[in-house]
Amino acid sequence: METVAIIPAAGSGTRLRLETPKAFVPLGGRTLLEHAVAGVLNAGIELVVIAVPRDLKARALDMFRTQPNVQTVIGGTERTESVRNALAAIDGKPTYALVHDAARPLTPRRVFDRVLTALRAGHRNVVPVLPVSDTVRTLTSQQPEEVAPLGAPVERARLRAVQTPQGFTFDDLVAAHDRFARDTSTQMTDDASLLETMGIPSVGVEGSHEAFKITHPLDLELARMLCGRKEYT
Ligand SMILES: Nc1ccn([C@@H]2O[C@H](COP(=O)(O)OP(=O)(O)OP(=O)(O)O)[C@@H](O)[C@H]2O)c(=O)n1
Ligand SMILES: C[C@](O)(CO)[C@H](O)COP(=O)(O)O
Repeated sequence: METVAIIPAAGSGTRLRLETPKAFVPLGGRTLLEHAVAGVLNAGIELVVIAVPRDLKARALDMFRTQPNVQTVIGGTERTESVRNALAAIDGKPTYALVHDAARPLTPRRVFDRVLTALRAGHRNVVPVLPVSDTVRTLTSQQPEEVAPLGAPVERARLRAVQTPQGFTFDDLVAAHDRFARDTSTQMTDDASLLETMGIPSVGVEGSHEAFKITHPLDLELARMLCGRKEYT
């Protein structure tokens, strides 16, 4: 097998403020998770391992019962733990591994293709990125305040927002998660950052605005509007 994809889908979606865990929220007649799985399979990936909340495992198994190339595991309390649980369930040794958020259900195929092309060209830590369109500043205080003092603007031209799918060699991803499991003092919000702690620098390929992460209620509204357009159905 050349490539396995892991879809962490065990988050609760606190910021979305719905009762249903985010990956199981409907979008155009199917769940975010089903969209994400379809996107991965459409990109030609042979095996997908999804990590879901414990109490939704039976639902996920039923959802993908006719698709033997979709495996289900129980996720963890953090995204990194969900990815680690998925990695532990993989038999054999694929060459590459992609990690893709269930929360990015409308990611177009061309983003998967760019990541896979960079991996096949020998890059070991590949990340889809987009330029940032707002001016960006840091807070000078650690405390969230109603009126918050700000530092100088950060040089925007070189900033990039990071998306998924992120691509790695399978062995590097396993090693990075093994290492992280032994040192939980650091907090990492994505897998590319974990590989960097092992001295494997990331490279960026072009992401897509359509690969936006459904995080807040307005993101879901936007996704539902886009889903009604022909190319998303
Ligand atoms: N313990 C966790 C936390 C997150 N995720 C997954 O990681 C992806 C990105 O996380 P995010 O968008 O932050 O989702 P939530 O953690 O569910 O959102 P929130 O932070 O608002 O609760 C999502 O597909 C989410 O399901 C996961 O598998 N396991
Ligand atoms: C992996 C990610 O989507 C890259 O932007 C992001 O870091 C996930 O962060 P979240 O806080 O778990 O949504």
